[in-house]
Amino acid sequence: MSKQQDNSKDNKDKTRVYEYAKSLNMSSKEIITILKRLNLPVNNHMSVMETEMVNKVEGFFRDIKQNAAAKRAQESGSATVSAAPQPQAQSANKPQSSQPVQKNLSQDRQGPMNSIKTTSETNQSQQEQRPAQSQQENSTPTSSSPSNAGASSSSASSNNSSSSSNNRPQNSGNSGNRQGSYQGNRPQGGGQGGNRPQGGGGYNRPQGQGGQGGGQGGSRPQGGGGYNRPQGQGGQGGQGGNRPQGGGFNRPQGQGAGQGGNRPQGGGAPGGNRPPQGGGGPARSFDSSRPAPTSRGTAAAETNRKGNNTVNKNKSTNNGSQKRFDDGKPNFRTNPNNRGKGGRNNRNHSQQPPREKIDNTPKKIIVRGTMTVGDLAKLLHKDASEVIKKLISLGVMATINQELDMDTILLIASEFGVEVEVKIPVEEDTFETVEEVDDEADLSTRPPVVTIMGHVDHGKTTLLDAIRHTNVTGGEAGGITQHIGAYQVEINHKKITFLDTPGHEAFTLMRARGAQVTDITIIVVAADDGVMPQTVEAVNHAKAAGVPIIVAVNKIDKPDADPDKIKQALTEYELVPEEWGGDTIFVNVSAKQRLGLEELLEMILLVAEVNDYKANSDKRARGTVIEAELDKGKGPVARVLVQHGSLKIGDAFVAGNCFGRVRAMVNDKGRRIKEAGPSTPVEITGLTEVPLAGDPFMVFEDERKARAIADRRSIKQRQSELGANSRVTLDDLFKHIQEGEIKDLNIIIKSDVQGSTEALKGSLGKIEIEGVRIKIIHSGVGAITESDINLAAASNAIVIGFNVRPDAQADQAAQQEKVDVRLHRVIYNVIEEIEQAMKGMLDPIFKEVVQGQAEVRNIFKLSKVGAIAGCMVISGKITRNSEVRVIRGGIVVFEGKLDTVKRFKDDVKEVAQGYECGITIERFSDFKEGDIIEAFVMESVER
Ligand SMILES: Nc1nc2c(ncn2[C@@H]2O[C@H](COP(=O)(O)OP(=O)(O)OP(=O)(O)O)[C@@H](O)[C@H]2O)c(=O)[nH]1
Repeated sequence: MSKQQDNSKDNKDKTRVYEYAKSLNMSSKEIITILKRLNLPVNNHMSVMETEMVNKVEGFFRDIKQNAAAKRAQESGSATVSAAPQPQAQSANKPQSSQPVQKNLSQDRQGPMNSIKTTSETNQSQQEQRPAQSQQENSTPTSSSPSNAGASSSSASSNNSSSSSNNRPQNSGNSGNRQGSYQGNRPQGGGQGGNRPQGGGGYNRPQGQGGQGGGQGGSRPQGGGGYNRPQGQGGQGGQGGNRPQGGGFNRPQGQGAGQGGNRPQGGGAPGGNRPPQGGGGPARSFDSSRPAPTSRGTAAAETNRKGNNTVNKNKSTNNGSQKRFDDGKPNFRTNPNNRGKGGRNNRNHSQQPPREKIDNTPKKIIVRGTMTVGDLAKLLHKDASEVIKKLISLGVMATINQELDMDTILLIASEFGVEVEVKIPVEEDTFETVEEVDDEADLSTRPPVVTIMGHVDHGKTTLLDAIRHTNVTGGEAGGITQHIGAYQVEINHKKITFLDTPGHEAFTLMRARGAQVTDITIIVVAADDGVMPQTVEAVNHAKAAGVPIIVAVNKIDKPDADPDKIKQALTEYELVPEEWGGDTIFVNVSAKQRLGLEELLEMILLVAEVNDYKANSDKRARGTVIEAELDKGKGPVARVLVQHGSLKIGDAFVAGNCFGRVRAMVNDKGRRIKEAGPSTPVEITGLTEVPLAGDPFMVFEDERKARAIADRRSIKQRQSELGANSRVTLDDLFKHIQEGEIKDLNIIIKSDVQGSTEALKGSLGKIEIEGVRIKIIHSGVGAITESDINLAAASNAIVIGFNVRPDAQADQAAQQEKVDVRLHRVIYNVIEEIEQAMKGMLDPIFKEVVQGQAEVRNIFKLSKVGAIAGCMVISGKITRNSEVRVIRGGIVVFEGKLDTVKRFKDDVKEVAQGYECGITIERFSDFKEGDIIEAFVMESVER
């Protein structure tokens, strides 16, 4: 092998299918198909293509090119081609004319292909193999002997041939490899191909084609492939193989055509012997046919046309070749033999079947949105021009970069007979924000979800228990109820779902987490107590959530119960009973004595009917976690309220930042269920972690996807926690107003006395700023509580504390939820601050700027003054009007105002770096040597 070849080998050694395909501007699939045809199957586009494989593919292409070239030559009226057949008979003539061509061809091929040596070797091996084969095939010694003789003669003459056939061999070697592999692929063709190769001699004959023929001959060698085929075509292949040798070897002498000519004869002879058996016949006929138009097997038809003497033989050959065709190898790739040999000849005679492209159109494509013509073409494994043509035929003028809408994509795909699966990606990571719109026809009525709220001890829990145990659950009555965060009761064949955690805290906490679970709220007010602060809170929380309210006036069994007083009191909060002209439903109940419960439930159903709560139960489940905990036995457990779709055992889901697969599902009656529809509370196991109450819940295709989404959600949450606060604050209120994000400024007022609250409400109500409105969503007396903060968080409100402060939990919650809490002692200041915030005129923000540092070197204690620190300014400067902090060992031990700065005994305004000075600090005298006194000022920063 030449250096060049080595190099090329190295280079190609690690070529992967896709890279190779790319280098040829072809698809990996096409290359894989070709490799398969060449009996060189690869796994996929990432498979490495060995040099040999590359060579074979290249050979394959080269053959195609040569065929085309031959065809062109023929079309241009090349006399030699048409004359070729005759020459065969007179081998001597042909050689001359054909030789030059052959040389060229061989040279052309030589580079990338195998060397002559290889070819001859292969030939030899072929020969060696063949004899054996032929022996096997030929039952009679006579028949076998000729072939053997042929073989031996070929080997003997191979030297000659190597010189004269050097040309050929090279050619044949190269093309031989290609075709050989080809033939190897095709069972029958293989056999025939094998025959032809011998016809390599024939190659010479056909002039230009001779080269090819040689190539084919070479192919055979590998024709090992061809040999395999023999099984199918047995006789022919074997015989063909034999002949070639004979012929091929003869040829060398005569060269090219001469050889071809000889072969036929030579082949004929042996073949003649063989023929009797038929195998020889065909083989020869090949040879002879070759000579003519070099038609290898396939060329039979041509041969016939040409009217060779060998017609008969040809016929037999034809049979063989015909068979190949019949074998259903319609295109060139399928019939390499044809191509290589007969194919070329055919072309010469314009009989080559038209080249067909491999149809690798996919059966189905997945479309995830609009795409360009080019992208669609790629997806369809088509040229963009084909797609454009289709578009034009549909009346759409498009360019390759033109975006196609979904309808057009579907249309084009159907034109190509390709099925389309549309997969539009949804914002799966933030699935709680995705609103699914269902067809009205898919919706069915679902039970309303009810929350009970009210003041402490007004009977919320007793009422919930009373309802739960009310004999309204039909068959379920008496069943052991489970605490799963919610339960369902049935009245008049209609179900109602009650959330089991009473109180507006839980309600608002859920809301603050973005969960809108409740459809209806019941405000419980004890008839013997009246409207209390938490009653008002509950009302305000329900109103802020925009949820309908039903008032349950409880404890009416008590002697001092005064339901009318309650009604009266609640009118102040815009809850006016129907009988008084309002639209709020009031129901008198006694939770303890279970009075009025049915009426209460009926009223709930009435409100539900008016609001027509519906859901689609026939889709994947979505809902909200109402409670979750780590159970010792079951692991993480979540109580979930299914709000849309149906949750089934085995469903993979995401809950907040957790994921899992529903392992078991239990309903509120403690029964294991397999499916839960809308408004159904269930307890599920199968989670990997414990989610939070209020976390959104949704089912996904598989656990892997659920895990990926849960992971991304937790990353996103961490990032958003680190990121900017999205809650409104007075500092950025104006920005929100300007950006049109805020139209209502929600405010919660807490003050020391009711009078102050009212005064504040009145004053704030008078602020009129264009584009924004003040809305007091809640006000009350007492400390700012966690509940206030939750409400503010859920309603994006600001909390104003007038002469009150937040309690410890509220303080913590405010920091956590980033709720803006403003504490004031003067009403005027509150009004001014709000007004200025709305106008964007709040005082500027201040930022600390360090001026310099001084190190304490000595301490002088004076009875009158206290302590004076003898310092050296080590950086910047110390100015008299700055603020200072004393830092000891990196820890700030004091922060305050600078009192005096002296140089010697004089007060100075400032001392610069490198100078000594005496410093006193207001209300601080505990200096220690080595302390650092840092001077700083607060500078205003523009908002
Ligand atoms: N007489 C009478 N007592 C009632 C009625 N409803 C509740 N109670 C009593 O009122 C007290 C408080 O009832 P709960 O149900 O615990 O009240 P709650 O609103 O859930 O209280 P918290 O959970 O502390 O907010 C209990 O002693 C009940 O027995 C009623 O209809 N009539």
